[in-house]
Order: sequence, then C-alpha cells, then structure tokens
Amino acid sequence: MIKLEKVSKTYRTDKVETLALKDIDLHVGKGEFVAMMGPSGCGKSTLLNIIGLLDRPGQGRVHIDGVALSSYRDKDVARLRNKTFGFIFQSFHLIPDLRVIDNVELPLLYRSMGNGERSRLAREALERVGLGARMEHFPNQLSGGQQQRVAIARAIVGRPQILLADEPTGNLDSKMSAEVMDILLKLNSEGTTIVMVTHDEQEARRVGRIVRVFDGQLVGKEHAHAA
Ligand SMILES: Nc1ncnc2c1ncn2[C@@H]1O[C@H](COP(=O)(O)OP(=O)(O)OP(=O)(O)O)[C@@H](O)[C@H]1O
Repeated sequence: MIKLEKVSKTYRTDKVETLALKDIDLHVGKGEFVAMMGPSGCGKSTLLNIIGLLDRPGQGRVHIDGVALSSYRDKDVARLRNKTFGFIFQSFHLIPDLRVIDNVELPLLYRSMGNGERSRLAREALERVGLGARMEHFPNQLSGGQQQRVAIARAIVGRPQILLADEPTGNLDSKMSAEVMDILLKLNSEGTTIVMVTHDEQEARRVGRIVRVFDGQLVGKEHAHAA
C-alpha cells in the first residue's frame, strides 16, 4: 500500500542544512495499523508528510498502491492525495466559524457531487464517530475529544484508503485519548490502513506494529516485515 525506498530529505535554509531523513526503507501493507515513535525532531512529521504526498523526498522513491509518485505531475498529486488520504492532526485544525457538519463536508468540496450527497456523507461520517447529535454545533462548543472526533469524521468522509494521524491524542486526556483510539482501531478493523505518530508507548502497543525513528533513520527490523 505504502512503499518508501531509500527516501532522504534535507531542509536547507540560508545558513543551515538539516538532514531530516536518511535512506528510509518502509513498507506498510494494506490494512495495517502502524505506530511511529521517536524523540522530538527525529523526522516523524517529515516522514508522515512524505507518505501523505504533502512533501516530496529529496532522494528516493515513494509508491502508493503500486504507483510511483514520480510519475505524477503536481496537480495529479493533489488529486491523488485528496482521494487516497485522510489527515488527522494533534491540534484538530477545525475551522472555528464553520458548523461541525460544514467542517466535515470540506474535503468533498473538491469532488463533483451535489449538496445533498455531500451532506448525507458528512452526516454518516459524524454518526460513525458518535457525534450525530452535534452537527449544528460550532467547534468551540465541543470538548477536545469531540473536536478530534469531528476531525476524524472529516478525515474519513471521502472514504480514504489511508489515514495519517500526527499525534492525534497529544492534546487529550487519557479518557478522551482512549475514545479516539477506539475509533481508529475500529476504522482499521474495517480495512483502513493507518499510520499514526505517537509519544505514548501504551497507545502504540494497542496497534499492530511499532516503527521507531531515531535521527532521521528507522531503527530495528520491524519496518521490513509488512506484507
Ligand atoms: N521546514 C523546515 N525547515 C527546516 N528544518 C526543518 C523543517 N521542518 C523540519 N525541520 C527539521 O527537520 C528535523 C525533523 O523534523 P520533524 O518535524 O520531522 O520531527 P518530528 O520527529 O516530527 O518532531 P516532533 O516530535 O517534535 O514533532 C528537525 O531537526 C527539524 O528541525
């Protein structure tokens, strides 16, 4: 499903060069749930951005569902990203002036579908995360855990094959974190491939596989075992 070969990434500013990723080989099979762990600054977000086609590697190859990213032009990459991935962030990234239902509909605006269909899919996604009764609320009228569930509904509304989550429980207390993890595990059991960055060992142990990043490289052998 996701295959990275010898991926490296260097950030260059006027004065400094930072080698953020070095020779990453990673294979994530269809339907896997992978937790990515490592100290601050080791390259986890950079790796997630490259997997999610938000950034291109400096060197190396990225294959998504068997297709090499290098064969896509920029505008096709954007379309592939929108269709294939759902993104969840630590700080939710909801739009405060939009009602919950309108936030969830956002990713569908780029697809050709009528208002009725858009609204039906958004309602369905909100019901799946247990927020069917909060559609007309604004984000600041919800708890942190509920806001993250809205963000999950927004991430899954377009039925992506892959969910990428960057510390999705980082801003939540343990009860809300457990609720968010339950939803992610359920989505995974229904077939969605998930890659999640986390700092929480206990949480990571709930998922299928842990990939550890250190200083821009993968450590251990676990990254090689995927189907
Ligand atoms: N846009 C950028 N320009 C320059 N350097 C960057 C940029 N983004 C990241 N870096 C550097 O690349 C390295 C990896 O950063 P990255 O954000 O991927 O780490 P991380 O493991 O996600 O960290 P954290 O757990 O703190 O979020 C760091 O040394 C960081 O300073």
